[in-house]
Amino acid sequence: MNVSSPLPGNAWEINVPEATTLAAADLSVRAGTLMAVRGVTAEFRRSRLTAIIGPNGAGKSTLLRALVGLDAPATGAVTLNGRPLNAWSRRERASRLAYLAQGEALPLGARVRDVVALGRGAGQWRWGLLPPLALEESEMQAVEESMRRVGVLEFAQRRVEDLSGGERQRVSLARALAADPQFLLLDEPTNHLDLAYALGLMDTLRQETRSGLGVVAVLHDLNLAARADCVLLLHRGRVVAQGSAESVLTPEHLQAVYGVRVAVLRHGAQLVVVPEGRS
Ligand SMILES: Nc1ncnc2c1ncn2[C@@H]1O[C@H](COP(=O)(O)OP(=O)(O)OP(=O)(O)O)[C@@H](O)[C@H]1O
Repeated sequence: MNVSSPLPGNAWEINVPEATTLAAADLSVRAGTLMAVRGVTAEFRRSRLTAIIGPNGAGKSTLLRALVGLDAPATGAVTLNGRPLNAWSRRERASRLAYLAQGEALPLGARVRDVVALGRGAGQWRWGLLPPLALEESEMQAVEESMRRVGVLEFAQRRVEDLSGGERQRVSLARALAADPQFLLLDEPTNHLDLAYALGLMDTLRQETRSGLGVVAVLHDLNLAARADCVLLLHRGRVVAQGSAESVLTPEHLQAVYGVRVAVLRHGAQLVVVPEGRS
């Protein structure tokens, strides 16, 4: 197994300015009494879609939360553009890093447009209620643009509880993008999405990377992870492999980590992971 800390291959050799990275350096993070993330060194670049994969309990969510500053490092550091996260003010961080938690709730009774406007800092969502919002024209344009990019403009006046799970997921995404962050971190964004929504979401994320967004997504579906530019495989809190999908999604890595025999095939330009049985 390729236990890597130096970054292998060319997958991380990306043509973006040095100063636009989110990085973990020998990062360990506690979850309760457990050290859920152990000595992780990884770099996430803008204009890239990185998938974090690994079995249940591998530490993926804990790593993601540490990358946005919600969980503090026990040792090591997270840096944004070369500065430790805790050297940025909360406001500075929030304008650069957007985070979509697993199964994020939306304020009931609110209309889609108002929820997305939260991403522009319009008003506060407290105790499940969203007070009326007032945004300047230019801000409203940014909100509309964000809704258009993820395909929720047509729902703008609907109430969030009247939307399907997949539609709500896109509203959350529009809200995160409305903040115009440098990095967007998503925890299992394709959970509960049907095939079309899941692929649509991946396409939207990829599209956003083309305008410079760095996307880091925790994914369970290895065939969706295979569409990422870079993949980071975690097991028991440690990085087992990181690099291009092709270098990480190998039968050896996957069997060692998931305890499942898999075949990795190529279908056109796409890698396909086929489980064969438990080993
Ligand atoms: N508050 C907590 N107290 C104690 N242990 C915790 C706490 N939160 C997480 N853990 C443990 O830390 C480990 C990593 O959890 P984490 O949620 O980061 O894993 P994950 O890879 O995201 O898992 P999953 O794929 O199941 O969502 C797990 O063993 C989990 O039980």
